[in-house]
Amino acid sequence: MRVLVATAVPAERDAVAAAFPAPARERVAPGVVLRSVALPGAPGPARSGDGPFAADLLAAGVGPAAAAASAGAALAAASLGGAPYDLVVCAGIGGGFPPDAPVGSLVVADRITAADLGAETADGFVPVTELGFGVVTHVPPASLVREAAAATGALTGAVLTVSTVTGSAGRAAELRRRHPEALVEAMEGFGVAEAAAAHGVPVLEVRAVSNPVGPRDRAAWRIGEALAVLTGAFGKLAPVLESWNRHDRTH
Ligand SMILES: O=C(O)c1cccc(C(=O)CC[C@H]2O[C@@H](n3cnc4c(=O)[nH]cnc43)[C@H](O)[C@@H]2O)c1
Repeated sequence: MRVLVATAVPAERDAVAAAFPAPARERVAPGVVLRSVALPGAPGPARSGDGPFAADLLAAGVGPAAAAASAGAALAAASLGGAPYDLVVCAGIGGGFPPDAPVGSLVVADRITAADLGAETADGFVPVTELGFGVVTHVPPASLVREAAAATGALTGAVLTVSTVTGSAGRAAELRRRHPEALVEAMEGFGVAEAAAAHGVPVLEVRAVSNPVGPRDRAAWRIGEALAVLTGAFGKLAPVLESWNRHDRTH
């Protein structure tokens, strides 16, 4: 099982790497720097398939555009190198919609939705799909979401991708009105999912909640706590990913 894990920033990538026993090895591909980790007994980076878990970790940049470009470059490099990825995981910290996703909780996305990809109209926000373009939601494999949540104790729900961090109660309420099922907002999931979809690879998104979505209070973000939750989650997630087989477990 070959997995690409895309985070926004190096601190999130390193929190994922800390879940693995051996230090990560660095590799450079055109446009990206990858850190490779593995469970003991896993094949090297040149092998693919449903065998033991091996992952490439990528600090893909902040926001959906940077994340899509970086993830797309990593996916293309792996394919051209003859060792395509079996799964892409977008991981990191995120804002939780109170009270459902409190600070310190973990969320596995059952929907990855671009919440601000559309047009403002006199009647309010209209998603691009209603304008006749593209997609605004990617759906991770249900069996993988179920198994990942069961193993980690995560909540499951929609994770919104935004290009602007919410900074007011009004905006938080508006997002929740449009997406009542949303638990988290973050900034990369939809971009990573678009890249994965372009390569025909399934996607998962995992977020550790560092702050409530609402009025801006950056000093109150519990980044260290959320990064520790992310490390703990990947310790439990890796064996699940190792045993999950995309070819016969798509539901
Ligand atoms: O300053 C640090 O040490 C540090 C360490 C790790 C991560 C960060 C970030 O600022 C990550 C930015 C990343 O986090 C997501 N995020 C977190 N909370 C929210 C939110 O309320 N709304 C939207 N996005 C959020 C997002 O994916 C950013 O890319 C700093």
